Amino acid sequence: MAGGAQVRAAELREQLAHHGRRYYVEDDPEIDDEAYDALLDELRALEAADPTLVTPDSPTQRVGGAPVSSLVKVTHLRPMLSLANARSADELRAWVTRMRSHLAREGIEDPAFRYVCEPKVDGLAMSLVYVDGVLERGATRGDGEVGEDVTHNLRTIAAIPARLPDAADGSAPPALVEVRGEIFMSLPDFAALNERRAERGQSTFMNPRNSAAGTIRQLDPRLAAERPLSFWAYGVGESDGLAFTAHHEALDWLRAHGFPVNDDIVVLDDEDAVVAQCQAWQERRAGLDFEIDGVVVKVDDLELQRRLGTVGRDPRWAVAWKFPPTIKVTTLRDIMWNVGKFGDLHPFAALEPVGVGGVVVKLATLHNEEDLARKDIRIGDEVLVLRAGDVIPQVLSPAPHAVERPDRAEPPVPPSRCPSCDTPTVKPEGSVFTRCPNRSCPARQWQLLKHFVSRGAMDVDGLGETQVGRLMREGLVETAGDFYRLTVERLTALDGYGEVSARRLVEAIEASKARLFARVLFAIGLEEVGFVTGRSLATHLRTVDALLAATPEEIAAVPGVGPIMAARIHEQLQDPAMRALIEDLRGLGLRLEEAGPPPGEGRLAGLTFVLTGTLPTLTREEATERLVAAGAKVTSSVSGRTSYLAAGEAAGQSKLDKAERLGVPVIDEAALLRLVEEGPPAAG
Ligand SMILES: NC(=O)c1ccc[n+]([C@@H]2O[C@H](COP(=O)([O-])OP(=O)(O)OC[C@H]3O[C@@H](n4cnc5c(N)ncnc54)[C@H](O)[C@@H]3O)[C@@H](O)[C@H]2O)c1
Ligand SMILES: [Zn+2]
Repeated sequence: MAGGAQVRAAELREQLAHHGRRYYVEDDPEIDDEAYDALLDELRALEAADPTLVTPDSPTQRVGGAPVSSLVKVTHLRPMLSLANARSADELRAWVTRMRSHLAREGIEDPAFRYVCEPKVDGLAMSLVYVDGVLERGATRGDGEVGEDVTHNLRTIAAIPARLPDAADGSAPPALVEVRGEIFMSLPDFAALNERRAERGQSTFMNPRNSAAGTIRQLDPRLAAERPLSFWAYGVGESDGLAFTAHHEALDWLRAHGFPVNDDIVVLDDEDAVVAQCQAWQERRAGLDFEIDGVVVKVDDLELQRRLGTVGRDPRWAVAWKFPPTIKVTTLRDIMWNVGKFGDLHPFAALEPVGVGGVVVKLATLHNEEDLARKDIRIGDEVLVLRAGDVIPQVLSPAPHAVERPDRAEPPVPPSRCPSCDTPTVKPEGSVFTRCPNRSCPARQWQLLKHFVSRGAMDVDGLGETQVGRLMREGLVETAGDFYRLTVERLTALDGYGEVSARRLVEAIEASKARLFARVLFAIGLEEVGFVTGRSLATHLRTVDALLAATPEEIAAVPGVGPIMAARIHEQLQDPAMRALIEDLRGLGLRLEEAGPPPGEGRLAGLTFVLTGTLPTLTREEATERLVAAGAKVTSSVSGRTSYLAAGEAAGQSKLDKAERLGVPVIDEAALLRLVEEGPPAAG
């Protein structure tokens, strides 16, 4: 029996050594982290059951891998460790219990823990040694004892000070200080880098961590300089002349000396608050432009840290609360094509089902055919799938080894016939999309109609894509005007509509007649006319008749509309079907004239607003419409030109911070409505 465990343990050590080398040394893993962690957990369990199985070189006892590159090796001033994991509130509490019993054995009863919660940025750990305030050397973690000198590359990173400033009190920097933190690559930079690599036929990186690691360990600093890396500081290691009593003091010192320290790091008093904080970070994760794979929870008191010490490769005084991964590897089974509002064909991926970020993903977007070609994604490839928050899952790129496979399929080509109506497709010059040219293509019609009633457009409650499809199939709706000709009698003749639901729908459609002109312009489905352009056309041209009579030059004079856009808009407005649709909607009583004041007039003329969070009664579109109707401008980011930031529930912290810094007044919905009604308070 013990023999079996021994064989299995040896097997696991060998596999883990192989994958550890691919991950830590070659920056090119073959399996994802979950698979690796499963092997490691299995080995841990075997070793726990029979401690004689533990070998000194077991991956449960050591971090990373011994460096083998031609970079100069450096011995760390003190070891760089790993972190134990917690995957639930129970595991976090178990960690606290372990600390308490360890300290009890040391004679410390009932210690009062305070915890520092820090985002666990998914990059790689760095040790920066400053001598007399000058960056002398930066090194990777390596095997924890010996790392690699990457100073030449660190000098290309703007976030890392080359020289420490004197402190505010004028005192000189310490003779020696070792700063620890994480080098990382932002998600947009990671996606762009993988794209470029796939385009050149090079293997791609599995995740932002690997791409940061692969970049920082280059010999040639020009390569690192080309790939934007960033840095968060999260601790002070060895030092000569600094005496902190708590970890948060070290963070304050780092901030005061020009190091980027995450602003959302907090100190908390009890475990419940820590759990809540970890969950809050998990919610926030999708909105960040860098990848975090968890939250690091550290005991704040440095004396307690010292007493707690380390076990194996992990400090006892810290734990990593791990999130489910957002990037996974799976096989691309097939590429299929959707028809868009304008006949544009959009590729999407049929995947071998894979769990990503807590849900099973089978379909993912592939954006457009240029993207597909640039990333060189092919059917049968292993691909990286990203699912972050509520965003539609997307295929990022082929997995690291996919592009090297000799038996890869040919690059995919867009279909020669429309998948919906079988019309031969065309690829207009200069367009990224192959198109179905058939104007009455049912798929295209469906997209246009569901866009018409969608939230940002006419916003009809109770009309989703399924209902729109149904109404089309039943022959009740062919053009947008047909929605307004639906009656309770016609609807109740269909299965599934009772008297009440039919009446509610007819009323919701009727209510949409109140939407402003700008919305109608957006809803009718003109290429190049999004929500913002619709707004701009309405404000400046005022009526649909003026728009229909405008020359391309006149349209191009509208702010935000370029000459090429203007020509496209003009051309579509000459189309008899579009003219017929507009006349139909006019006859039905939709608003085709601007209600707000001309530009530069109105109570709030000259004022610029930014909205953030959820207001108690108004939707964002409604609030925008009220403001614009009073002559104000609404923009999306806070700047020196912002007059007011209107904030509701769950307002964006960075917007609030920026407003505070710039002295922009923050108002609530009531104050916003008062401004709309009464105008700004008289000056002086
Ligand atoms: N896919 C594979 O083949 C493979 C192979 C080996 C390891 N791995 C993965 O690597 C991970 C284990 O690696 P590890 O030993 O680096 O441990 P870890 O990533 O779980 O935790 C330690 C690291 O966290 C980082 N960190 C980020 N923010 C921090 C903060 N605020 N304070 C302190 N540290 C912070 C540091 O880089 C530190 O070295 C696991 O997720 C494992 O799945 C995967
Ligand atoms: Zn078609």
